[in-house]
Amino acid sequence: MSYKILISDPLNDDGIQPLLDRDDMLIDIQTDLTDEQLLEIISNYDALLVRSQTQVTRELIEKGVNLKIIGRAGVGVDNIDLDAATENGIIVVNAPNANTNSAAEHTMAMMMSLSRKIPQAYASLKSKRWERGKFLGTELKGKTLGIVGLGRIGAEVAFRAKGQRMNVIAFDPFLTEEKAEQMGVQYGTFEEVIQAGDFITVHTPLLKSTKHLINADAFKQMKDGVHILNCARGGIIDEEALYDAVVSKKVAGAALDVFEEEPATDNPLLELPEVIVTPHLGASTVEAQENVAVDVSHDVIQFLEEGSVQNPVNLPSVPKEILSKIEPYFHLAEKLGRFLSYLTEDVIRGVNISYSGDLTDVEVAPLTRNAVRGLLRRYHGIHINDVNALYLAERKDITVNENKTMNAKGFTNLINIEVTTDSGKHQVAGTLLNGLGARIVKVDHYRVDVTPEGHIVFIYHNDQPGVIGKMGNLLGEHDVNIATMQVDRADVGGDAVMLLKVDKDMKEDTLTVLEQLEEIKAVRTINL
Ligand SMILES: NC(=O)C1=CN([C@@H]2O[C@H](COP(=O)(O)OP(=O)(O)OC[C@H]3O[C@@H](n4cnc5c(N)ncnc54)[C@H](O)[C@@H]3O)[C@@H](O)[C@H]2O)C=CC1
Ligand SMILES: O=C(O)C(=O)COP(=O)(O)O
Repeated sequence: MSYKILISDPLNDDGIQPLLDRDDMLIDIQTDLTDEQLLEIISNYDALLVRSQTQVTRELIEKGVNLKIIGRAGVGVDNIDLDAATENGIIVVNAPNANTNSAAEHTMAMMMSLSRKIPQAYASLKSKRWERGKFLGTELKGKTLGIVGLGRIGAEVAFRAKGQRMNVIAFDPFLTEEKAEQMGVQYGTFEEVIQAGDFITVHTPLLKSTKHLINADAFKQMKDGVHILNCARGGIIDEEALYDAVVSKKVAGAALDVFEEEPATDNPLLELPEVIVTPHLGASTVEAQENVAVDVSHDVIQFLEEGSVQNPVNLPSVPKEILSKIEPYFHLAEKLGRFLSYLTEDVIRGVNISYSGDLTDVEVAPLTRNAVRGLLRRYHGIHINDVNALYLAERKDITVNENKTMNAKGFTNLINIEVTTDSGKHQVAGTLLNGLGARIVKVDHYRVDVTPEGHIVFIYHNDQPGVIGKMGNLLGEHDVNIATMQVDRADVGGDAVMLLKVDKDMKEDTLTVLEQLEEIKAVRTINL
């Protein structure tokens, strides 16, 4: 099996070496494509690797019918339509830790350039003017830096700013007073931070909730002569409001690495001498570029080979040590869901998955996704996967619940999946037997013991003499070889089930003949 990978933004050559080294990965580097050209060729690729330039729109994702993974060689994923990727079962990965230092260092470089007007002085002297009186700066020492967004980069900026003897006050919805104290920063609300800062820097992602977070109202609350920095994402600061605040001298200076529209060569802010700018260079260092490319390359390889990744964006990330505990159950959960999908002929309304025994103290969300994937796979084929399973369930108005119980009914671990349909409930339970692998141990209320694989015929019938022989004869006549057979019943002479493992899928006409037998209530042919 070989994969085609398109790299549509410039990535570091050394960083993508792990991909280039692979004989089974065909790497196509095309960094000058127009949007139309990209739309035309995207269906040829299994993976797409981008930085911030390529706009990975819904249209592009929907045209990428073979896409399995999108790798963002950097942090911000606001150029990728994550909902569209999730709905189409495409995993998105990024490189969250790879450019933190570079972005933090760039922020510090911008802050020092801003405070000492270095870009303006540079431009003046380069044009052969010696204007010492024009560029009076301000010290950072003793000033207050207000940080909005104290994540990876924000925290590194805080650490460096303290090195400049600045007072740091920060707001982040996840920041507690205790955590702030540990980090040696003052904890503040958003308002407190913007009101206290002599310098204010934003380090949030661009989200609906952070769009124009720094707007005209926020500028009004700031100190007169405040300095503003944005090395995070264009759009967090309302550029029109910033323009007005600079012109009115409310803002003494601003340093911008990012813009609402990039490339930003026509941006009115470029006209203002108080505004210093760089063309989105926060991550543009040798080290960061190598690191981001290495990280996404590894995730693309690992995903295409094993189906797992280190840095998922549209799937919760599961720590390695937890993953190694639950991975053996992935297959079981998926097969149980799949088995159940053959028992239910009505519209599924709800799924209840219970985990017991050893599974009570592990993270089970990935197992739930696998179970739902198995359950819905008959309807969505290969287009359902871990990424979109829960989304597709939600779209079908299926409520998915998971719970944990201590009672594993004598097994060391047990997964029980119950589905509710308009006509009633069905359930199936399975376990991993030490050294023996996966087993289905219960179907509805009947006990069984069968490996969850191959062709299974599951028959609901009446418990009466002769049924088993009759069935055996009939299947023999239709050339169906029975590998194993199990029976269980509710009461003597009452409802009963028969579970047959057969060598191949049963033909439609055999099924029809079986269904016509008067002792038989229903037959399900199951292919796992
Ligand atoms: N200029 C450049 O080249 C680069 C820019 N970036 C940008 O920096 C952003 C931040 O990167 P990281 O620190 O690695 O991400 P992160 O996820 O570690 O930190 C973001 C923080 O923002 C906080 N946050 C979210 N909404 C908020 C709000 N309304 N108010 C205050 N805080 C809020 C989050 O709780 C989180 O702690 C990225 O999303 C990216 O857009 C990242 C790297 C390079
Ligand atoms: O990592 C990020 O979020 C960045 O903004 C860096 O963008 P780039 O990869 O340099 O286009």
